[in-house]
Amino acid sequence: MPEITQQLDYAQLRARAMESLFEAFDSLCEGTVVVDRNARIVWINERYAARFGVADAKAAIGKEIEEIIPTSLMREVVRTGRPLLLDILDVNGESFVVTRIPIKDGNGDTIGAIGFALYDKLQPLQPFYARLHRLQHQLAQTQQHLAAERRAKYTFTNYIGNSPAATQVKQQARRAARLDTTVLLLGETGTGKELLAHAIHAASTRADRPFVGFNVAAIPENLLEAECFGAAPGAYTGAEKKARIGKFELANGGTLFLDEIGDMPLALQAKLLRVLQEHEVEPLGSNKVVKIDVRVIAATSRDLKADVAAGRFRADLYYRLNVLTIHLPALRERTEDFGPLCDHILEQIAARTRLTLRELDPAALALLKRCRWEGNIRELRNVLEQACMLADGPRLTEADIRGIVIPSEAAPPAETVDAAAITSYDEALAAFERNLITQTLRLTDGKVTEAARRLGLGRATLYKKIAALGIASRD
Ligand SMILES: Nc1ncnc2c1ncn2[C@@H]1O[C@H](COP(=O)(O)OP(=O)(O)OP(=O)(O)O)[C@@H](O)[C@H]1O
Repeated sequence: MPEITQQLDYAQLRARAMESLFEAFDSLCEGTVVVDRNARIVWINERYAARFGVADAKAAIGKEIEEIIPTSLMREVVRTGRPLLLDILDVNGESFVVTRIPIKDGNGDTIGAIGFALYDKLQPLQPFYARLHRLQHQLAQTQQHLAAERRAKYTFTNYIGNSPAATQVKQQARRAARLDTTVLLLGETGTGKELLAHAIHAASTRADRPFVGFNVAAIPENLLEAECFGAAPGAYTGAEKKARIGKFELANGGTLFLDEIGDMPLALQAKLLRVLQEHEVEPLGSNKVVKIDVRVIAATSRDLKADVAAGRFRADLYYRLNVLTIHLPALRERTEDFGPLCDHILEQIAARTRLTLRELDPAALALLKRCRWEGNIRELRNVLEQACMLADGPRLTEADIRGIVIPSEAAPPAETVDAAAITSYDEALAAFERNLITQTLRLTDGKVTEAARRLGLGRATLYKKIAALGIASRD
């Protein structure tokens, strides 16, 4: 009966294969453990038990698996009846590749599970481990970097100025930090709205949660909704395959700083209002609603009231935002702060560039005070930076400052103004601005971003001026 003999041989061979497999794994592996259907240990080898601080493996028998191996997933294998073929188990700082297989009875019911932990020293796995560790390290670094990015960068001590106007701003901002309401910061470009938003967050009860900021004017209109509220995978043309987490969700628990809120399109204003009222967002293209707990600090350099009157900004959103409003004074409204501000900025420049710390001559300071500073403190910083780069001596003189184009000196030299041809102050100002911006754009090869940096203006502000003055630009 050769067929029966063959069947017997095959059955024996299969049984032997199982035993060999088990023996091979057992001898190759750092650990083997067998559990019953209740995830209680039936058997564990001595080496593995020792790894978990159990001197005598027999003492582990009958114990729940997690008592010996706290992060074990054997219970899941017993519960689902499905193997976990490859996994990584971290044991006291070492990583093992582990395999867990269910044990079935003759009816196919799961009656236990067996797990093997491969040697960490297994040579062929070294490249895999090295790669894993490298990726883990990179991930940890990225997470650290992200957490740092989402921390407030400024506190109230960074807001320099003791003039009555500056003191009032700090008082109001401190009150805003204590309350958990929406805050609206109004002020010209470069007056410190973003700085103050950071400081309010840092002094609030949300300080250890994320601070997320973004500039509404800097994001193309078609991407703004996804940027704010998130998007489901493939929710819009050109969308990434992965889901996009919106800024509201990223800021959950913390503060969201919406810069240039006045530039938000009307359709999105309606959605923002709903989010502020209902404390939930619905990512684009998803039917799911996400609960959020975010304090919003909005800012704008526009005249929001005028925008409401002109129908460019929703009145209901304006009232919703206008709960606690802080007006930041322009630099020219607090000339007494010039001295401390210049000292502070010069110290920062010296620290960053490692150039010697410069002082300002009184005449240089007087000249700076006479300027219009439409770009406010940002513009002042740019002028001082350029002066530090170009000047030789330890003190910045009036001539050093004059050596730099001061973009908005209050009284332009008389010979450049053709008074007879000018009909109004506004017209003269527009002519001056057009001339200045055109010249700067010429210097920057038509690049608006670079020109904005040189002039100490926000990019959005410069774009608006370019459009209003009818100047040609490249980007
Ligand atoms: N009171 C201040 N003390 C010290 N530095 C300040 C102060 N206000 C503003 N700055 C500095 O001026 C620069 C511009 O400030 P910030 O970006 O906060 O202005 P902004 O009003 O948000 O401008 P924009 O409207 O263009 O976004 C930053 O470098 C900031 O650190």
